[in-house]
Amino acid sequence: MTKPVCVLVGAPGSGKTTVGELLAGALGVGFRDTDHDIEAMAGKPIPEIFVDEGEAHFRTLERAAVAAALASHPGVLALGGGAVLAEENRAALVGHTVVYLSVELTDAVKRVGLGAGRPLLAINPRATLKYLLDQRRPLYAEVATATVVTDGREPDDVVAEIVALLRG
Ligand SMILES: Nc1ncnc2c1ncn2[C@@H]1O[C@H](COP(=O)(O)OP(=O)(O)OP(=O)(O)O)[C@@H](O)[C@H]1O
Ligand SMILES: O=C(O)C1=C[C@@H](O)[C@@H](O)[C@H](O)C1
Ligand SMILES: [Mg+2]
Repeated sequence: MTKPVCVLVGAPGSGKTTVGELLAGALGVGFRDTDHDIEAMAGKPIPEIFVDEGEAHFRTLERAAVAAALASHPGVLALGGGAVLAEENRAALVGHTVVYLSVELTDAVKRVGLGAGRPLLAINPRATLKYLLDQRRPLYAEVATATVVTDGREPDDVVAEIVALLRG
């Protein structure tokens, strides 16, 4: 089985996509993001999946995308912010190198703004992010083999810490 060199988890705005692309470049490996895989599978953007079929259907596609990517992607893999909600996904992460990009409310709100492209944050992003962070912190921590704090830091600085972590 081919394992990702690093799986990134964290809340919306933690930088999984931004840091993941830079990290893959620094390591000279490919980058994959389950949010993009789901959009390719569904043939439409995530907000449209939420509108047309609902969140439960999105989560079903997400479980399939996570399982497929963990089994086949050798590079850097970013998971969607809510992937850790499913017990099946948390179990699938056991044995992988999983970096939790942590972010607290102030920076998360600044980064996601009015939540464009993020259907769960379409209404009242600050209150919703607070709820999501409180609900998910323990789940991100449960699956993580390392935690990297991103608050007040530039993506390049976060990437450098992860590269050092991976090189042991
Ligand atoms: N460490 C950082 N410092 C400042 N801005 C950042 C940092 N990381 C990401 N950003 C910015 O925050 C925004 C959100 O980042 P990004 O899309 O990478 O988050 P994400 O974790 O992939 O979110 P989602 O779960 O919604 O996919 C982007 O505009 C990005 O440029
Ligand atoms: O936090 C979440 O539940 C989500 C985060 C995004 O990455 C997408 O997976 C989707 O918008 C749901
Ligand atoms: Mg992303």
